[in-house]
Amino acid sequence: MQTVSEIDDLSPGGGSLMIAWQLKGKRVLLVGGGEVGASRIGHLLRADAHITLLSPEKGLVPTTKDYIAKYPQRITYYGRSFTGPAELHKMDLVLTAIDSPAASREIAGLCRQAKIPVNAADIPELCDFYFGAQIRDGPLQIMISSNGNGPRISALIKERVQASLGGYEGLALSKIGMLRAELKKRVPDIGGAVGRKRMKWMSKICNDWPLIDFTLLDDAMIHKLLDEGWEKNRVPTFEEVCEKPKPSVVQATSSSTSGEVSKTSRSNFLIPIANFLAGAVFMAAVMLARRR
Ligand SMILES: C[C@@]1(CC(=O)O)C2=NC(=C\c3[nH]c(c(CCC(=O)O)c3CC(=O)O)Cc3[nH]c(c(CC(=O)O)c3CCC(=O)O)/C=C3\N/C(=C\2)[C@@H](CCC(=O)O)[C@]3(C)CC(=O)O)/[C@H]1CCC(=O)O
Ligand SMILES: NC(=O)c1ccc[n+]([C@@H]2O[C@H](COP(=O)([O-])OP(=O)(O)OC[C@H]3O[C@@H](n4cnc5c(N)ncnc54)[C@H](O)[C@@H]3O)[C@@H](O)[C@H]2O)c1
Repeated sequence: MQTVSEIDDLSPGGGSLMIAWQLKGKRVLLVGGGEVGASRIGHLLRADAHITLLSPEKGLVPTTKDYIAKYPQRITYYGRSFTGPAELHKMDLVLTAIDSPAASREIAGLCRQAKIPVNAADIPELCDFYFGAQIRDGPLQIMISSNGNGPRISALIKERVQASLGGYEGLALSKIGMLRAELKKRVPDIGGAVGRKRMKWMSKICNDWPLIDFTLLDDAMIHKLLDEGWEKNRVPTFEEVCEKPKPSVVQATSSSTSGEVSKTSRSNFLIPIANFLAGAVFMAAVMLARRR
């Protein structure tokens, strides 16, 4: 819960709203199939959107051509330039990725009139929202945004965050999703005392179990966890619900949360230290140079 003084501290604003926009089945108009357009298509396909792409054939990059060929049901392609307001009919979202600021301005202006959210890759002040550097691992989605200040830095910070991950988080999250879905099947109540109890139980198991242990959950273990845990108002240990012994990689990483560091997490752990040391050496060099 936020305190009133924390809320006051946030009042100057200057940020943007960070949300996970659900695009499944929605129609998105993408204008421009060059390098930036191709990257947008990848993002849109991952979000299950239906794409209409407008772009003269001669400017398409190979990745865009591959997407068009591979996903004919998901991408409706017209090999021509944007023609006017009729192109916006029934669109939920519009993205421009073109090398013509005048055309970007025209399209973004029409979108504003039609109240359709728009992103113009070349003109930040016309954007209703920005893209960010993205890490995806199954249901895990991490976005780094500099709010328009330095996109290259966002991409570099993404690499640091990537290096700090273990590679199992996405799988663990999808198993947690299965557990939550099964629990909601047993207790479908929304809100109220039961809803609060369900949230508390889910939070407790997420806090108590090392994240990597969730990767081993299967249907039988999920049912046992709910029978022995939820139904008895407690959180069983991993060993109580799993009859098979833990694979050694999971054992090593699980125990690292209580002090021991595994080989992979040790190398991940060294990256921020190396970055910090490089930063410290750099700052010292800059300060020495400034003194001269
Ligand atoms: C994160 C990423 C996501 C993506 O596009 O998917 C993304 N740009 C990426 C890379 C990148 N873009 C540019 C460079 C060259 C170096 C540099 O300028 O830094 C590099 C570096 C590279 O290619 O490595 C040039 C550039 N970018 C914008 C302009 C227009 C302008 O600023 O005027 C210009 C031309 C500027 C000029 O002409 O000088 C504008 C935007 N770019 C954004 C997102 C939004 C703000 C995000 C944020 O603040 O974090 C925003 C505002 C609008 C938007 O695109 O939604 C992706 C990294 C993906 C990854 O690798 O993970
Ligand atoms: N936001 C970002 O992350 C980012 C990064 C790099 C560059 N940019 C900027 O984004 C723009 C696009 O970059 P790019 O590398 O993809 O360019 P590009 O030249 O590779 O691609 C532009 C595409 O748009 C098409 N096009 C041009 N006018 C059109 C119109 N009126 N209707 C339909 N299609 C049209 C071209 O045929 C081409 O396929 C540039 O202005 C660039 O400076 C943005």
